[in-house]
Amino acid sequence: KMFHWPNRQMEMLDTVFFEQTAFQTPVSKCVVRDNSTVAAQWVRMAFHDIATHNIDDGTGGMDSSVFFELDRGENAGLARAFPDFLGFGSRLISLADLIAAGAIVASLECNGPVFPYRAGRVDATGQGGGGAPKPFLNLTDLQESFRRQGFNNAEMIGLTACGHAFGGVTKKDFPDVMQDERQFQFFNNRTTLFDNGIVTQYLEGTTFNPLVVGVNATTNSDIRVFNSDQNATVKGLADPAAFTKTCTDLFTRMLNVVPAGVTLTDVIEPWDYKVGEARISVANNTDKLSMSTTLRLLNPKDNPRRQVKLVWVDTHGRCSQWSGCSALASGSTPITGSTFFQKGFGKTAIQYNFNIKDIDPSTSIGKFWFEIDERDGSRPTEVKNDDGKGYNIAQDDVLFDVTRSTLFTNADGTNFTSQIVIAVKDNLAGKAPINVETVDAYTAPLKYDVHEAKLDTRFKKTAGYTFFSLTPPTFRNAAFDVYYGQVVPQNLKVQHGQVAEALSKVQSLS
Ligand code: HEM
Repeated sequence: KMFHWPNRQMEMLDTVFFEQTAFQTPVSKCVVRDNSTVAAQWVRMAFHDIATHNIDDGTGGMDSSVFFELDRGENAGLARAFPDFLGFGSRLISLADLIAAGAIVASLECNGPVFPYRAGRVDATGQGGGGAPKPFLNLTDLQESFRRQGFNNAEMIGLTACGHAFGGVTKKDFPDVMQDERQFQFFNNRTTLFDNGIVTQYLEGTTFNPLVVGVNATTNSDIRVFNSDQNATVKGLADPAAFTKTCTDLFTRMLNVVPAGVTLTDVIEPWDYKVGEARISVANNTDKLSMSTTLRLLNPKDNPRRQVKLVWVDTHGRCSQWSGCSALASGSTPITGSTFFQKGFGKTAIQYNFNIKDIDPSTSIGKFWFEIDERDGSRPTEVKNDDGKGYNIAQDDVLFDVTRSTLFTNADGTNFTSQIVIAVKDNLAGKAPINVETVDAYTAPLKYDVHEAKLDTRFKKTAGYTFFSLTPPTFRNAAFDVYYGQVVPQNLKVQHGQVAEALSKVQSLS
């Protein structure tokens, strides 16, 4: 599987999903929280977000509007999981994409199936209509609620059984449902891990599900749902394989219910070769450029003899460097971050790091590719873009200067302030403003701000570049976009940056 490089969105989604652990940590190992599991809270969050969908007019769906609807009765308790989704969003990954990703990792961490993941959901800026069904609804109203969301009667049964494979009922949230001493009751009384106990215990008559055997029959919605076709559908789900398949199909559909007009990306799966951002920087003391990038190999054989080489040519398609135009990887790191590689896909990965130095700025770098030599007698493999050509450097006019940028951690060690430095070719410097769009990802909707980077003469002109810098005032997140001139989101941006890239130079603000 290849992708067309560069594609910052796909690259970022892959990173969050497969390489990082930060977003996935709270749900790890199906951990218990607030009596229930984090996984259950995340799965319910996803359902309650899509439940605003109206198939008749195409409005609502997975759009993170649930974050504006936390005060609604049917959403009681969901506020506890809201903070889990803060701090990760950007132009590349919406809050709604995170809610969908959350449901998938939740299932995986509870030993459930992996649902295919597409991204591209667009965040709402306010409440949606409709909403998740309430437990006191009669059967006709429950059916109408699911019809409006795009699901027929059998799908209503399947989706409810699959959803209620996770978690349970909290008295504090639904006192009408829990009219006894218990503060909390799991739907499945044998395991918090994913299985079809919700169905088999119901059929055997051993269930404690408060929506089946609650003393208040009015709120026993699960029994109304399960019994709506005389248990025909749930009997089919008593077979574990059928249950898993139904849950996979219905959750996949559910997560992809989006408002009309929203287009989702391809399914995100680990790429055979993942090429990172090619970061060109201006050297500190010489009139030269350097370039760093990475190559990730999927399922590599364990071979300590393997050599991975980056080969490049200048903007004229030649090698004018006396020392040659190739370099071996400066090091490699196994990717062990998320459970997706190993548990979800049964794969492993290694990332090779490259750092090319002493590039002449007048001819710069035009494109590059890789050669993998296992040194076992087989021919080296050439890794090029999906079109069989090299990886083209789009521009070197405006660069996020990783070398000169700095991240300062505050004395308490929590917040940070960053100084973002932008290198601009001398002939372009001062002709148009250098604008940097930052995101505050700790709020819904995500809040974007534009700041102009100002000429910074503390950095002396080098290699034909002039330096601009800014320290965003309320900058709590890691992602930003650099524009030469006017800011047109998703459009004319020149560079996408991550403050984390400057992390190696953390300094303390005492
Ligand atoms: C017939 C429609 C449904 C009704 C009336 C209903 C109602 C409820 C109620 C009252 C709770 C207890 C929440 C709390 O105490 O905080 C609950 C929990 C839950 N529901 Fe549903 N639900 C329905 C369908 C679904 C569906 C389709 C899904 C997902 C696909 C789902 C996922 C969940 C999950 C995961 C929990 C556990 C939350 C936790 O433990 O924190 N529900 N549901």
